Amino acid sequence: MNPQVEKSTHLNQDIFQKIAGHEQVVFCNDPSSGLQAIIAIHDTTLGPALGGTRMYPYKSVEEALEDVLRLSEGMTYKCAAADIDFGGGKAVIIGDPKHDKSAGLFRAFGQYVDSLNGRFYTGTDMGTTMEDFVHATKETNFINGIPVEYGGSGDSSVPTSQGVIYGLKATNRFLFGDEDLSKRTYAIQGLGKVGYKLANRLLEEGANVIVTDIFEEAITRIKERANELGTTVTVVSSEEIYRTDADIFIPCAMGGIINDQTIEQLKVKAVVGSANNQLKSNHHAKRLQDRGILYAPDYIVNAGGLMQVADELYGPNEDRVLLQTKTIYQTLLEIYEQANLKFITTLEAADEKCQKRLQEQRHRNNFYSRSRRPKWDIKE
Ligand SMILES: NC(=O)C1=CN([C@@H]2O[C@H](COP(=O)(O)OP(=O)(O)OC[C@H]3O[C@@H](n4cnc5c(N)ncnc54)[C@H](O)[C@@H]3O)[C@@H](O)[C@H]2O)C=CC1
Ligand SMILES: O=C(O)CCC(=O)C(=O)O
Repeated sequence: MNPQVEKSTHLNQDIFQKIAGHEQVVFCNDPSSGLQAIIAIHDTTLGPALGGTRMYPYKSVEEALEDVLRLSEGMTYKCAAADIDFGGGKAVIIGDPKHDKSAGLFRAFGQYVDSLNGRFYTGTDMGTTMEDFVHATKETNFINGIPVEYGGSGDSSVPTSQGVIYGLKATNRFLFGDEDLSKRTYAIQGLGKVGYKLANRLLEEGANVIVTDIFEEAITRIKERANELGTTVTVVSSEEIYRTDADIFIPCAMGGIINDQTIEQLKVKAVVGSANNQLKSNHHAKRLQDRGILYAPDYIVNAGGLMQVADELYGPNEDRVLLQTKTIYQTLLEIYEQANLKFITTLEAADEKCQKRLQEQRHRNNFYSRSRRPKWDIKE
């Protein structure tokens, strides 16, 4: 028997089963900077992959792989729903963002991104900042969401939080008949780049705001802001946030927080937040619906950052991005209405919209693609 064939039949296929559905997964290992990262490219039907890079102290490589696979798949849907010509990708760096960052680590990461030659564009996500990516831009052009003074469009959490505000207004209209932000109580999990901006805006509007964060500095910052505004903010523990008497729960930290345990505790009427992959599993959308809790699909509501970083490649333009983030209001209302009409979950309604766009584009790619011109078209 051909030794090569024999070897392949004994190969452990688990990893390929795990990444089935993904086009490419790249493991990046640079001992000199300590970089250990995974880049996942899910689907490039709509264009090159695009998605932020998360830095998190994952307990295992399996956990990091799991996260990046789900996150990159989510980006395919996010691009499709927002009518953006990019595909789904994402990266994770294994490490503690408070202690393990260095210029060298982000430069090494930039080199890996560059090696993909435009198949993957990236920028910030949870645990990373625009400043981190300034280092990466010294090694590659495929970075977006960089500071304005470096020619970028700036902090993408600004349009992300703006998009969530449109999502909250649409949800208020659907549930309560008016979009007024000030009349309700909101429970925010995570006061980082997006969560802080939301808490600040809701406090400015005069709403009741309940918050939690695992970092004391984040709590101190929002308390000080509430003081400045002459109002108060209620602080609860990480566990209590699920049990508050709020109208809307706003997850702005890790994914998987809507699960068997937390759904039973929720007293809110809706879940509308920025966190990626809020549902532990897709069936939790049905569980929320059964409990009478309206779920705003995360990849619809949190697309503001994507809209900005995708737009940045045409030259930064704040007004254009703002116009795009406004579409989140209408898109979300349509999804709520479709779900009601068809007796399906809001997640199913959102997924249907994405599948339709992906199908159309797949057909267009087969029907006409410049990259598939016949060879005899080339002049010698
Ligand atoms: N930054 C952006 O523009 C976008 C962010 N997202 C998603 O939104 C979420 C938040 O992103 P960022 O604000 O950029 O991240 P960030 O890293 O700036 O903030 C996350 C905050 O959550 C806190 N946190 C972590 N675990 C927690 C827990 N168990 N309970 C309470 N707080 C906890 C952290 O201490 C931190 O303050 C992430 O899921 C991210 O993927 C999605 C789209 C765009
Ligand atoms: O928000 C960004 O900076 C890029 C898009 C992204 O990674 C996301 O929407 O999760």
